[in-house]
Amino acid sequence: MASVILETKGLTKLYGGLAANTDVDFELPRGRITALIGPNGAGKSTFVGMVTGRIPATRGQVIFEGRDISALPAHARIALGMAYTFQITSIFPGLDVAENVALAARRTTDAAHLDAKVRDTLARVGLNGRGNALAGDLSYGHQRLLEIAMGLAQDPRLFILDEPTQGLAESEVAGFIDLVRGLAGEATILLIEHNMDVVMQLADHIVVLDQGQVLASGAPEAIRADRAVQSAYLGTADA
Ligand SMILES: Nc1ncnc2c1ncn2[C@@H]1O[C@H](COP(=O)(O)OP(=O)(O)OP(=O)(O)O)[C@@H](O)[C@H]1O
Repeated sequence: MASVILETKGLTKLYGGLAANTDVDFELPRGRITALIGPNGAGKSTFVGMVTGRIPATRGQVIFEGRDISALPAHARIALGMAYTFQITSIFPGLDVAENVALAARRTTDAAHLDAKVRDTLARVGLNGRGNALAGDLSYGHQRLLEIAMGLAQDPRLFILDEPTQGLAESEVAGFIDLVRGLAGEATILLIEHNMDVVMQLADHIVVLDQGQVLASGAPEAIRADRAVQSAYLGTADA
């Protein structure tokens, strides 16, 4: 199997005169945890939107598992094994927790195995026993875990987490770090994250975006030591 699961070539998004991403060449190593970092407005969400097919690229290519998927709509990319959670929770608040996971699991699991799949998935994220609760009644932190469960239920090969710790209490962040570590190896993870403690604890590889372009990429120690990264990002109050 190729060691790169996802690649972009010249990926560009122009909003009128504003370049949100310019010629982004990116490679995501398979089976690892890669963090995509950068200051506010650097273009991280736009990049992930183009990778997942939610935002049409102005130009450039997205290659997943060796296949050019640039022209595929978002649902077709999900069917190929991409799952993602957003900055804003996307659960169905009026359904119960188990129903939320079952909706996501239906893509990959037949009816006979659905209940077991839902139970297993909820247990993995620590929501066992909460299946009958209304999703909208869960605490914010638990809603984020439910979102992760919905992604996992799709058995993704690539799991993209956009700001997963935003709004979590510190104690919940520690649990999240354990959870993501447990997923590594099973799925390739692309983590968009502002919390540098989380990035440094989890990432095998870091890509830094700045003003819509790749500023640096490499191992966490190299990124931490990179002067351009320090001035663009790590030295700011954001980090
Ligand atoms: N729909 C849009 N229309 C116009 N400009 C946009 C749109 N979406 C994003 N932008 C602009 O593109 C640039 C990149 O935004 P993006 O949200 O991708 O950055 P980000 O790195 O994800 O930021 P943050 O860390 O704050 O989430 C910003 O200047 C933003 O204002």
